[in-house]
Formats: sequence, C-alpha cells, structure tokens
Amino acid sequence: MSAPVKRQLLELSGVTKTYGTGDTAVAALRDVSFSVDEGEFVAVMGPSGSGKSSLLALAGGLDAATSGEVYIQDTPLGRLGRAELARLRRRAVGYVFQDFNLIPTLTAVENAALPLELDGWKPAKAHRVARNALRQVGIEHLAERFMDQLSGGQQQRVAIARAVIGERSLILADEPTGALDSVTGNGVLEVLRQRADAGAAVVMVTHEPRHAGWADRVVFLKDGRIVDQTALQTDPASLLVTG
Ligand SMILES: Nc1ncnc2c1ncn2[C@@H]1O[C@H](COP(=O)(O)OP(=O)(O)OP(=O)(O)O)[C@@H](O)[C@H]1O
Repeated sequence: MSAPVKRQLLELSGVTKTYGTGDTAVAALRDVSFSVDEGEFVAVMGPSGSGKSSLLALAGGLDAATSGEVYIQDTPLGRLGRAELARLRRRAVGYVFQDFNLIPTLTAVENAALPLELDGWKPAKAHRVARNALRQVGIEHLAERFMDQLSGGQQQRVAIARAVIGERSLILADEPTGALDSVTGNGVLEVLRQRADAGAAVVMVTHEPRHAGWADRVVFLKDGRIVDQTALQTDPASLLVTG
C-alpha cells in the first residue's frame, strides 16, 4: 500500500523580498522556494540578518513579497484582499512573535483566547480551550494574571498558547524559546512537536542546533537564500536535558 499523500500547507514560490528602494534597498530574501507539508516541523537557521524573520513574516501573510507568491493551504496570498487575508491568517495561522505581541490590558487566558473570540467563539468556550492551551505550556495557574505580572518566559508561554489554540494548521514561531530556561524551552518544543504530529505544519526560527533537533528538517538561510536543507532522524527524546 502506498503512503498517504500529505497536503502541502505552506509554499513559497520564487519569493523575493526587498525593503526600501534605490541605493538604500536591502534584499532580505532572494528567489526563495520552499514548502511545508501537514505534519511537518521545519527549523529555519542562519546568521543574523540572513532573512529568517522576513521569511516567517511572509509565510504568515504579515508582509507581502516583492515578487513570487506565497500559498497557505493552496490559496495565493497576493490575490487576497485585506479582509480575506486577515480572515485566513486568523483561522489558519498561529504566530509566535519575537517580542510576543501580547495585549497588556488582557489576562493570560484572555490573550490566549483572543484568536477564537475574534473568530466568533462564545467567550466561555474560548476560555475553556485557552485554559487547556495554558495547561499544555505549564502556566494554567497564571491564567488570571495580566502581562505586567508575568516574567518574560511566562509571557512567551502565553504567546505559544495563543498560537497553537484552535487547531491552527500553520504555526510560525520566531525564536519561541528565547526567554526560557532549557527545561521550560523543551516543554515549548514538545508542544510544537505535538502540534506537528497532530497534523499542523510548524516552522520555527532558532539559533540553537539542539532545538532544531526537534524538527523533521532544517532549512539554512544565508544572505536571503536557502543554502541547504537537511532532513533529521534524531529521536527528540534524546535531546531532553536531564538533571
Ligand atoms: N523593515 C525593514 N526595513 C529595512 N530592512 C529590513 C527590515 N526588516 C529586515 N530588514 C533587513 O533585511 C535583512 C534580513 O533581516 P531579517 O530580520 O529577516 O533577518 P534574520 O535572519 O531574522 O536576523 P536576526 O537573526 O538578527 O533576527 C537584514 O539585512 C535586515 O537589516
């Protein structure tokens, strides 16, 4: 029996991103093509300034390509109007920002539940699901706290909970373990791994080779180009820090 065909959830086709114009133009991505299937966890690595955050921003429809096309679930983002793009992003994409992007006037559970409430879920149901996501990242007991009552690492975990909530099919995470100690960081990586194993496509930017070891594939960027892609066979359990 042949293996089931995996659905491609993200595709970048010949994508170039240039910031600015003329003498001050910066080419952040140059003719990048790459795709991620359902169930696949991809790590993106590369030196500072190589285009990792730009790649993630374009993949999530937060920024537009200068040329080329980005497809989420086979939908070309460049052909969507603003409202359609916002709807697709809200329903399909969970994004963990480097600076978390949490709302200070909301509690942890309200922040995590926000994408579902924006999508029209009843608050009680959205909060129940959000609490479950907070439990997954180990901070359910902090659900009623506001952002200024949480440490950087705790805020980062709220941001992860918000990104994985509601079975989003594409999860994009920019250094999601940056503010965390190694044990908590492993917990977050386990959550991302579980989401991929449950069928999501996960793309994570990281500087840490040990964290990239949780992925199925590592994409290396240099000067805005993909210079290498490596499939990994490591058992993630062997990467857990013990003691
Ligand atoms: N909004 C912007 N305006 C102008 N140039 C930008 C902008 N965003 C990024 N760049 C430039 O594009 C290039 C790629 O930046 P990007 O942030 O994608 O790299 P990165 O690999 O994520 O870097 P880091 O690891 O330091 O976060 C860099 O030269 C950067 O200075």
